[in-house]
Amino acid sequence: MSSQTQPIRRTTVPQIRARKGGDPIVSLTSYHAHTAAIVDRYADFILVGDSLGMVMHGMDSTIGVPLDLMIMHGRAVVRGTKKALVVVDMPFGTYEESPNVAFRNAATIMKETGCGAVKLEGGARMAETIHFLVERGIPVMAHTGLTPQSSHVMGGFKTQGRDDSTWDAHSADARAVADAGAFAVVLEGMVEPLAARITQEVAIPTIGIGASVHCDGQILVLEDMLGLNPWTPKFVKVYGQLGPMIEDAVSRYAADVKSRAFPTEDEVYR
Ligand SMILES: Nc1nc(=O)c2c([nH]1)NC[C@@H]1CN(c3ccc(C(=O)N[C@@H](CCC(=O)O)C(=O)O)cc3)CN21
Ligand SMILES: CC(C)C(=O)C(=O)O
Ligand SMILES: [Mg+2]
Repeated sequence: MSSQTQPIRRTTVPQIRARKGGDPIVSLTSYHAHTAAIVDRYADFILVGDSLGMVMHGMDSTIGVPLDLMIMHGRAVVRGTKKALVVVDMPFGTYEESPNVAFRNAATIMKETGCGAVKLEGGARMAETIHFLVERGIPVMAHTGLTPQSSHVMGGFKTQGRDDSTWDAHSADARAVADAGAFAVVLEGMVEPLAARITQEVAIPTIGIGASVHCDGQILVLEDMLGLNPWTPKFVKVYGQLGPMIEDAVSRYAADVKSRAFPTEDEVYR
């Protein structure tokens, strides 16, 4: 036996699935190697979300995010991490058309990033595709409730289930993706009793974002909880104030450059 430390194996898809009803699953998004390395020490899985279009690239929705951008950021996060399962969002337009198209694009994401699973939005309408992918070796995390890629149909980023006549349809969507073989389902932006009902009804872990404490796990967009997003929705708890910290550092640097207080003896080559 070598005395070298064995490489730490990443959290697996079956391990996440087995957490149903157990210890809450911890997750955050990450799009960037250095922040992902920090998140990796605490998260069970890391999502390279298509929210990166809005957070990293200033888009006003996720609809314009191209596949190659997901692949670039997916690679960065896989390189920066060793422990967490890395899940990459399939962007709008790369999976809805048919199971074949979805398989081709999901396989490209997995081959080019080294991620362990993909995530796609939609309930019952995506069940056939989820089954097709899982049978062919691609683990799928589903995403129902507020599905941002459908925001033009929904009329914006609207909290779902305020009208309880919609609950049966939302519940049927979550059950359909679970039955199709998804290993977990993100429940986004829905009223608490609906998230609680779905979590009770489905056999796979529910991962909440704006979906109450009753889910089997939670996810937030990293930059939101770090205080880097000026417009955080109600469901975000801000755990750090990186915006003001960055502003302070940048303003002191600018003042030092102007006053020639930087660089000093310490930063110069002789
Ligand atoms: N930075 C970031 N964080 C996210 O959580 C996130 C993204 N980007 N991009 C993709 C989607 C969009 N998301 C959003 C965006 C806005 C609201 C929002 O403004 N919600 C209203 C509630 C409106 C209602 O109740 O109908 C709020 O006041 O919180 C919610 C989810 C969640 N996702
Ligand atoms: C908000 C999470 C669930 C997501 O899909 C994203 O970050 O794109
Ligand atoms: Mg997303």
